[in-house]
Amino acid sequence: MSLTGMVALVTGGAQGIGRAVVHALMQKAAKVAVLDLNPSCGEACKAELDAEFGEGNCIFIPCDVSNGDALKDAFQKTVDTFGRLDIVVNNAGINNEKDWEKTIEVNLASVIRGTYLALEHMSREHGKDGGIIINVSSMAAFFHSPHQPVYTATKYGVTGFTRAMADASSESNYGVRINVVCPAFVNTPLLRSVEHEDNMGKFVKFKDDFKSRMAKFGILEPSLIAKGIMQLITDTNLHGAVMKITSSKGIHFHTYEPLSA
Ligand SMILES: NC(=O)C1=CN([C@@H]2O[C@H](COP(=O)(O)OP(=O)(O)OC[C@H]3O[C@@H](n4cnc5c(N)ncnc54)[C@H](O)[C@@H]3O)[C@@H](O)[C@H]2O)C=CC1
Ligand SMILES: CCCCCC(=O)/C=C/[C@H]1[C@H](O)CC(=O)[C@@H]1CCCCCCC(=O)O
Repeated sequence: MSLTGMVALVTGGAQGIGRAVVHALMQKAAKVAVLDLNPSCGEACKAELDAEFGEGNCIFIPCDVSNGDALKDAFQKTVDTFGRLDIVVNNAGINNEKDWEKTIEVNLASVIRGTYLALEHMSREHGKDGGIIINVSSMAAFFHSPHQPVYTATKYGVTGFTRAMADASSESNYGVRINVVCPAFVNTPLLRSVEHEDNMGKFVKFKDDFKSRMAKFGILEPSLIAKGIMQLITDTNLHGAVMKITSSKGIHFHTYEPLSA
């Protein structure tokens, strides 16, 4: 499926999983706004994408997603630049148990803010044509560990919020499909943060347990997560889906017990 003429916005798109998603979107001919806190990574990312796909197909917007005004402005700049918005991937995330309030701000509050901003620019309730929102959670929303309690809480929150918003979209006829992806360990700089006391604080003492889980469960490549996210974007049957991506089962979906009568 081509995404020609469609416009995507990816938060945390300058490296890691977000960078892989941006590349996959542009391979399908979408135009992409890359939002990221890291200006050097963002500029380098844009230069590489311009070289591969030609200029005019992506923009880099320096943006701290935890700054509500900055995120709102970045969404507006995307629409002002490309004329529309069709796909939003709320991907930016951190792993900091010392500054746990910041972790909640980036991993959860900013995903909520990004979802609401996406609806302002895509939902039929705002006179728009519809679209797709993908929020990035984690397998930490299914398997907790003593190593990252607040990170775990944020990912449980992202999953629950996304499922609830998918129901709200269906019942309100927003015309927006909303899905969540839950990867296991992925080979990115974020994963390497688990070694550092600056990130983990007093929970760094559990790092050996965490590393044993990484050895046991395996480490995925960002390109596989991008493949899963592209499936959530292009398969119009997927709405309210909870996609899990693990070494043992690859790309698969979580099913929940229905509410008993
Ligand atoms: N790496 C892993 O093992 C897993 C990662 N995830 C999730 O995937 C998402 C992406 O993580 P990775 O690619 O691994 O991390 P990463 O650290 O490699 O990339 C994250 C990107 O987000 C940017 N970013 C961080 N804070 C930001 C902010 N406040 N505003 C704007 N941009 C910001 C960073 O500059 C970076 O470019 C996160 O939500 C993470 O929780 C989920 C499961 C596993
Ligand atoms: C801190 C950087 C990113 C953390 C990546 C992540 O999401 C970790 C999740 C682990 C959680 O903290 C405790 C776990 O055991 C989670 C990994 C679970 C993987 C299960 C795979 C099961 C299978 O392969 O069948």
